[in-house]
Amino acid sequence: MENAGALIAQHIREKLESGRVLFIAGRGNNGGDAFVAARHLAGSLGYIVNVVLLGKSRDIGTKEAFRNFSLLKFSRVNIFEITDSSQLEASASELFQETDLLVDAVFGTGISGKLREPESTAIDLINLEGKAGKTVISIDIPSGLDPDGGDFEKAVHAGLTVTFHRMKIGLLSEKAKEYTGVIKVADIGICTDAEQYVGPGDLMMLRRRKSEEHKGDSGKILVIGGGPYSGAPTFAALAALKAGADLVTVAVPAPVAEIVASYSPNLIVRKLSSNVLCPDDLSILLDLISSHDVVVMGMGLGRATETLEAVRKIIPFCRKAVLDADALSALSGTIFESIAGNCELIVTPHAGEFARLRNMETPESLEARIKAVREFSEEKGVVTLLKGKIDIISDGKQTLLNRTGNPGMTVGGTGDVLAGLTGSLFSRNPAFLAAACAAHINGTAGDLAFEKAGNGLLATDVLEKIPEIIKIAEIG
Ligand SMILES: NC(=O)C1=CN([C@@H]2O[C@H](COP(=O)(O)OP(=O)(O)OC[C@H]3O[C@@H](n4cnc5c(N)ncnc54)[C@H](O)[C@@H]3O)[C@@H](O)[C@H]2O)[C@@H](O)CC1
Ligand SMILES: [K+]
Repeated sequence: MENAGALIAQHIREKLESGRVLFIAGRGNNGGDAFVAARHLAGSLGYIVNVVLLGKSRDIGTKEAFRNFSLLKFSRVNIFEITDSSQLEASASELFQETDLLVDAVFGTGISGKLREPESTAIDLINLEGKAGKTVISIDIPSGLDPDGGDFEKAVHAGLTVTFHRMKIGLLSEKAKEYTGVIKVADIGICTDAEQYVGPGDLMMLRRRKSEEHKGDSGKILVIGGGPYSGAPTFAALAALKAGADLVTVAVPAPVAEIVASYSPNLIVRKLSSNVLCPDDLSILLDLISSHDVVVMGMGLGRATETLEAVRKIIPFCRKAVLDADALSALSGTIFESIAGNCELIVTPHAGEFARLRNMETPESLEARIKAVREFSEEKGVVTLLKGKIDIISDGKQTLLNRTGNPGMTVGGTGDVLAGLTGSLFSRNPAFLAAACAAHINGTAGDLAFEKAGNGLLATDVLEKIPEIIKIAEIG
């Protein structure tokens, strides 16, 4: 934002040697760019800088934009907080008419839905001045245009659009060109890694809790696992809780039910009928599946024939599911076809499981792996999180990489933790975002645990660190 704002100020100086500049800023980061530019410009001789904020400063939507707005109080900038269209027309029309140059920062890539007020009137007022011959500079995209190139109601007619990093699709169409004026692409120093890898910016997209929420609103997760093993489903269940789920039920075969319950009083444990998961369990499970948001299945189930058959029968009843470990062995082409459109699936294989899923060796090189994960996800209609030194997450259209984590995490149980974490985030977020952020959080928690335990770290150490990482992500 600092780089973006500084470059905008530079473009203003090139267009106007001195005079009155009016920034019309929304409450998002597009407005944030304007606050930075206004501060930079106010530091240059010869400019009278006015900023109209569309709304109240307390409603500025991001920390970064708010921080930059607050800095304006220490600059030679006049600020006007205007909350409705009549106020805008009455008190701001003078400001609009007297200015030499207008900067449109109403919104950029964050626009969504029908135009509201006072933003819609702000666009009209900017265009009136533009028609009268004044220079209008749009920040990133003329406000009103759809950055993805879709239909739009109306937009600012700019003389110059300074867009950041790379050309947005929405600036390219013939219709858009009637609004953009000259387009300059400004390099604001975003490295390619920041686009390719999951990072704090992605974590900030995760849904946050609201103060008025009730028990269950933050996710009800059903873990189906265990039989030959009791630790694996427990790791997944505890990770789901640590990542913020409200309720976690663990459905496990009879012999391990009491063991799992003895691990933690935080878990609700449901005992299944046999020694391993089998099709007879479907009657108990169907009720549980319908009363939970996400099913996380596979950890420690074993690969008995009846277990794999039960997994295949369960999947079509799930609205959302994370499939890990032994559940992946049950997947076949026909499963994907039968659930298409009814069930959202995230699969979390490691390289060996991915090879079995595709009936093909998992490539070694990162480029070839990315291609394989993207193609598999697109063809099967799932989100894939391929675990590895660098995790690859794709839904077939978008792909992200994750490089948090360390060699200490090859210890047993960390994959189960990741599956539970993914399920927890998936209950409240889109599948791709949930999987990408889960990979990042799991690896970061592992890195924190590594600082203390080194290669002796345990999956339980990773579990303990998850809340810290989630808390930092929520604070932003
Ligand atoms: N992503 C990045 O790396 C960078 C982003 N930057 C800026 O950030 C912008 C995106 O910021 P945001 O995502 O905060 O979004 P915007 O600032 O584009 O828009 C969000 C604001 O517009 C309001 N809004 C959305 N739709 C509306 C409608 N139909 N009617 C009325 N109000 C509406 C929202 O309530 C919110 O206040 C980019 O265009 C760019 O200018 C820059 O700071 C540079 C770095
Ligand atoms: K804009």
